[in-house]
Amino acid sequence: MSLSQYVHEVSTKNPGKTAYHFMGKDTSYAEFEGSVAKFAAALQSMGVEKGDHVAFLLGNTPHFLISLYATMRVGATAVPINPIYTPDEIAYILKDSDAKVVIALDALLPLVEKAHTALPKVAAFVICETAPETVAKIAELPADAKAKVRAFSELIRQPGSLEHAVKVQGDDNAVILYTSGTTGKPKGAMLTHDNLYSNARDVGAYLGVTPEDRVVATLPVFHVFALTVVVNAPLLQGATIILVPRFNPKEVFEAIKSQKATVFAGVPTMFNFMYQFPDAQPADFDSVRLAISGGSAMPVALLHNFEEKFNVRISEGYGLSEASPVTCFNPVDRERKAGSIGTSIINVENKVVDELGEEVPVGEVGELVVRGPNVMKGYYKMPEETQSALRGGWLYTGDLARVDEEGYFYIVDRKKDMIIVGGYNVYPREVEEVLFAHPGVVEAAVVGLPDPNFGEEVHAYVVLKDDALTVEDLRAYCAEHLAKYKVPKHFEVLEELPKNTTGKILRRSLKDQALNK
Ligand SMILES: Nc1ncnc2c1ncn2[C@@H]1O[C@H](COP(=O)(O)OP(=O)(O)OP(=O)(O)O)[C@@H](O)[C@H]1O
Repeated sequence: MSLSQYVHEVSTKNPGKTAYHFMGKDTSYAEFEGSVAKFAAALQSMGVEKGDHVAFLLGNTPHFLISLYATMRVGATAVPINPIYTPDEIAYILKDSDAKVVIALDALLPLVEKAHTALPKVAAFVICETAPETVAKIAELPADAKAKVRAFSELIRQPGSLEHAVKVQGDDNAVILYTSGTTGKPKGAMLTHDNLYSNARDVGAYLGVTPEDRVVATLPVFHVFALTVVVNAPLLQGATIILVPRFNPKEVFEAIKSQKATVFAGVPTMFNFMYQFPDAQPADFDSVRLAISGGSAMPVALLHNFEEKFNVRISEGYGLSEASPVTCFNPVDRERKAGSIGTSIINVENKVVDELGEEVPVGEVGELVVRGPNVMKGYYKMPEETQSALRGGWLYTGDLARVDEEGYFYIVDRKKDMIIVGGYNVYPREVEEVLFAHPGVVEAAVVGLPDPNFGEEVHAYVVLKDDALTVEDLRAYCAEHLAKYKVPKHFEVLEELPKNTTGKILRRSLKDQALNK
């Protein structure tokens, strides 16, 4: 059954309940369902059939929710793309994914104008109007481009019955998610309806999401973390999504307060910005019963500081696009362990293995592998990469981890980011944790750079609170807390660290910049 069908059933039971709140307006499940039905019919009228690919260049607006559920309803596969990728990155994914229809924010109209000739396979571009002048701009397009462009608002006004019914199976593809490429060329993970449904259901149950919950969606919805945790899981439970188009601490605090949000999910960088925000008050999180961190490692010092300041409990989880994404979470009804990603969620198995795929003893470091109904079918058009990621029924995550006696997992670091200094392994995360614990450090990232004597050396990039702290102080502080070979040889003070749109710190671009200097 399609994920869209499950949400249709939720809507039938709770038609008057608010599905989402956006820019001061509540939309009920019945209204949402009506828009989905109309847009599904519009997709069919544009020739979208079962198995076709529909690409989205959308942010956190209702257009995304309606487009996603309508695409799934007609048995097509959604390809959400980060709308602020460069034109080249967008063109790569549109081409690679064989998109038949592209749904884009009006800000991307100039790109669409260029793309319509470069992408002959795309039959139609749907433009979502967020600015009043968009309709006029569409009217001014050259005739050949205009012929392919449709306005979202017009399509949604048309009658909402499908031209023909579509039978969607659980193992049909629901989405293709391109990984952000922080570790290489983007790969399109194919996730089925069963993959997405099982993960949204199991995460919702594990975190105890109820229809009473009001979940802040400020994580970008085109990313898998948001897709499952702040979109699909709340909708499956009949909860309310509070759409916050762009992350900004002030707007998020306001949304939490005015909308009485009960669940907040973010990447560690967001928690850090909120913690550092000068006007933040302890009462700002009063309505929140659960704060969720994921996407990258939550520094333990930040976790404690944030919890203390806002009197809220943070539950850290872990996942990756290839697993829909969640595999582990800190439980909400049992002990939460700082620095850990928690235990395996319902129906998902995690284990730590050695190079030969054999499980390692408790406490030993190895690669984290995952098995469960959430694990992808494979990468789109990449059989070799699929074979190397999916081996013997397990998904190899590329992350190094260890597990304790109570089944709590700890991410040590990404396998590819490990630094080898004169034969000794240094995990950047360990050094970053130490830097983060210094009250004068706002952000930190650590990478390995080539060194003629030791093979590699540890380099640290830091953002400091003020000039009171010097690099010499930091070096001395690190020497107190780390073995000599782990102490960064070089420190560089930056205004800010490079991040992707999700907020993950991009160690690779720091490394590339240093290597190209
Ligand atoms: N709680 C966590 N602690 C540490 N790392 C985490 C955590 N949650 C997620 N990650 C990291 O994020 C990765 C998954 O992220 P995602 O699927 O978004 O890929 P990406 O970072 O966007 O792209 P790419 O795989 O190309 O780098 C995990 O493999 C892991 O390295």
